[in-house]
Amino acid sequence: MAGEPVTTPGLVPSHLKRATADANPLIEVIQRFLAHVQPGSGANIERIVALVALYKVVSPVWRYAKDLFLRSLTSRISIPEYDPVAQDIIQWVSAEVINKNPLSTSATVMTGDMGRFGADMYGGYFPGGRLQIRGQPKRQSDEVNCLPPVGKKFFWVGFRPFLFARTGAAISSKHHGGRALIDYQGTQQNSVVLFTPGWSLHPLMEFVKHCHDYKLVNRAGTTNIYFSSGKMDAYSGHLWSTVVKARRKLDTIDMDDASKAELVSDAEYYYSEESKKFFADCGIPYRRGYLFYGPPGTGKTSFSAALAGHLSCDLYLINLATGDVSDGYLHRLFLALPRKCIVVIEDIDSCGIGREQGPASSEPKHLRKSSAPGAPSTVSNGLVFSGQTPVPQKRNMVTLSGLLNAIDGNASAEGRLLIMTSNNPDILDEALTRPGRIDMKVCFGKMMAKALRDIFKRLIGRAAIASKKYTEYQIEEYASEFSAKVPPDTFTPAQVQNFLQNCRGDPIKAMQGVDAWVKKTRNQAPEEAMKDSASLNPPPAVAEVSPQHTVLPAAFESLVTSLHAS
Ligand SMILES: Nc1ncnc2c1ncn2[C@@H]1O[C@H](COP(=O)(O)OP(=O)(O)OP(=O)(O)O)[C@@H](O)[C@H]1O
Repeated sequence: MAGEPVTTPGLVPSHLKRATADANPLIEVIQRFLAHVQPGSGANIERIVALVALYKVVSPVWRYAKDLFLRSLTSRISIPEYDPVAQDIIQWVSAEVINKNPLSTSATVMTGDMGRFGADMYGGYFPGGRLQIRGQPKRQSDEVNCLPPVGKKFFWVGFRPFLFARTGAAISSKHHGGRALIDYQGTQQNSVVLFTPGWSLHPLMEFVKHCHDYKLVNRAGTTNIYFSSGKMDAYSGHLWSTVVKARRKLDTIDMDDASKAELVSDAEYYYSEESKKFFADCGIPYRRGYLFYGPPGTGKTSFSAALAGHLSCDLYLINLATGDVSDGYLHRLFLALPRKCIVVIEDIDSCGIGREQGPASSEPKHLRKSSAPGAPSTVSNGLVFSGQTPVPQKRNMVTLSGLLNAIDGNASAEGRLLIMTSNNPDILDEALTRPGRIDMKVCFGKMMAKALRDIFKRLIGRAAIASKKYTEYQIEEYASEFSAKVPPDTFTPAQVQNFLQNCRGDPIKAMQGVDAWVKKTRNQAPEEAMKDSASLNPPPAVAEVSPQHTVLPAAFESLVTSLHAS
């Protein structure tokens, strides 16, 4: 037909060649290719290019219009991600929106502890996303956790639509759903943003409360344990990392009954409405502090965890002896605490703070343990030489004034219950333990006769009775016999627990081995005795890494063990 361009298979029409020569050589290549595979498709490419150009022009306008719409017709709240409330919302969205959506097509899969840790980071429990390997007994280490990717999500609660988004420095730009929060140092923070149509904040607040209640119902029987490694988590931007553990019951802690009852009732009263009113009426800062002191392995950390479980609040652990926490970082950790929680600063004496000279270089506990007992230590070039082994020494970065400022400075959060633990309370600075900072001092001592009977009944008796081989009466008899054989006020609960655990619920084995164990263990320091029993059940090998990296698991190992011991 006249005027129609002539197309020869394999060749580009001449008018297209001119157009593309002026535009982009890449387009010409594409045109040539299209003309080759499908003669006559040359005209389509111009349409595609036009559409792409139109998209480039329209998309910023669309984004602006969408932002304008969201800002003017919706209400919005932003919550920093380190705040536990933000975690409650992420958990709800993960469990109720992402996991229940049959169209979800992607997930992050992790197994074992990493999976559980990841699950906690991403939002904890995933009723629909937790798989069990077929044919295996129900053990946590066999679990495969399917973690949903968390980004922008639209969902309905009843008849109301909500938009959930995460913003911030550590979240990829495609997940941005609003402006990021800036903290007091000007750093961009990860945050959770919620939108809903309308001008009232009420539906959003109701929704947040709903997420919090949901967590309380789903997490019954567990305790959230937060710990700080001294570094902000690179992915989440959190100051605190978290794990969820089975709640340890108070009756699994063997200690003086009167001290236990007094502590529990004091903590219960502290969180009662009556006490909150009292603090407010008297103008006293709403804070409470305990000092737990005693030899290692007497239950200071375990009791703190059990108390957190009893009060249904989260436990926050700080280990200053790692040498990774500075004054400023400690202050930020305290600022990031929720209103109701228990904070434990472990082994406060072992980081040199008690001696008033500021950033001290006393040897942290975890490094002390690696020295041979009695071997003279010399310090040279930041290395402690103990016998033949040079051990890198970490410099303590928290000063006494920095610690005091964090725990009860003007900007410090109220509502927390602070527990400091110490093996050597006599060296602590008086400023740290004065009334108002420390309201109760409780000694955790070695085992007396009643505690010995109780621990025997718990660790041997329960399993023996359950096996139906022994009666309750027989176990009572064995327990009395056991406590008569073990000298009182000589062994720590951790030492006795270690011995009884190895008897695997067999009272006869326990009675046969107890005399030899007493003889062997009574002159050993608690830490040495623990080392001995550990050699019977060596822990899994840990790769040799720098002290910063080994400290985290070691520092929280006792807590994990103590929670499992229930
Ligand atoms: N009073 C106790 N009752 C029951 N178990 C205990 C008690 N004390 C210690 N244990 C057991 O000993 C182990 C170590 O306990 P825990 O870490 O609480 O001691 P600690 O006093 O905090 O020690 P450290 O001073 O070294 O931090 C845990 O497994 C725990 O179950």
